[in-house]
Amino acid sequence: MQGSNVDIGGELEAAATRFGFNLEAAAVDRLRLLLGLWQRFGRAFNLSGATDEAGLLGHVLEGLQVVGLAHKIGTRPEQRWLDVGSGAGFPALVVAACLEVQVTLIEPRERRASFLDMAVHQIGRRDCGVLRGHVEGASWRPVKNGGELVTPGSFDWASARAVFSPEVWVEVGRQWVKPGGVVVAHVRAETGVFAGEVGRVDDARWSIRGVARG
Ligand SMILES: C[S@@+](CC[C@H](N)C(=O)[O-])C[C@H]1O[C@@H](n2cnc3c(N)ncnc32)[C@H](O)[C@@H]1O
Repeated sequence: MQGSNVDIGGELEAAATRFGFNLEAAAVDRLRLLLGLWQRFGRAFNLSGATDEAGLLGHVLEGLQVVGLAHKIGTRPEQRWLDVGSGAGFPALVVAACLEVQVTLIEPRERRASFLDMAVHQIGRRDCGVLRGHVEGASWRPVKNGGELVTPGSFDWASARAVFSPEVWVEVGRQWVKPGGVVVAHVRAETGVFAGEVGRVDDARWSIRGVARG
């Protein structure tokens, strides 16, 4: 980040190690690029409350916790990852920066969706896509009639941070992944185990859970 005294690369690598994986140099470069974009465009695109370095880094570190869970459970490059209500891109852009899975980012708000589209291109992930619309249960409602179709039951992974309550999201997300697919839930560290939980990565405040569709 411009004018930063913080060792961003060191912070990112230390967090990845804490969450059980090694962050590749290319991923560090992409995350640095994204941090610059969030700082530069945060206000103009009405992205999120955090526009300062510490706040943005906190969101990125929570995204790395999600990546840690994906490493723990295991991903393959051809897998498809759905992120609902991506907002500024948490955790979707962090996932796209670190993993080869194909990410579909869903965001109804026009300026946020435009930002996500630009950011996906800037980090060189043209195989990832941004769609404008709402997910309601197992239904997809594009913002404009005739918008692209997204099919329930077709993803390997599904995440949604700060969009639904964790309990609602686990039920909704299960309908969007294939049998054996994983729903990613962000919960407080003290939250009990979900039925079907297949992995977790804990930090002091947040716990990231993977819940499989049976
Ligand atoms: C509180 S923000 C969280 C954004 C991001 N996931 C994060 O953690 O920073 C919620 C976002 O979800 C979007 N959203 C709300 N309801 C939605 C729905 N039913 N389907 C898709 N997106 C939705 C909103 O437009 C908003 O950008």
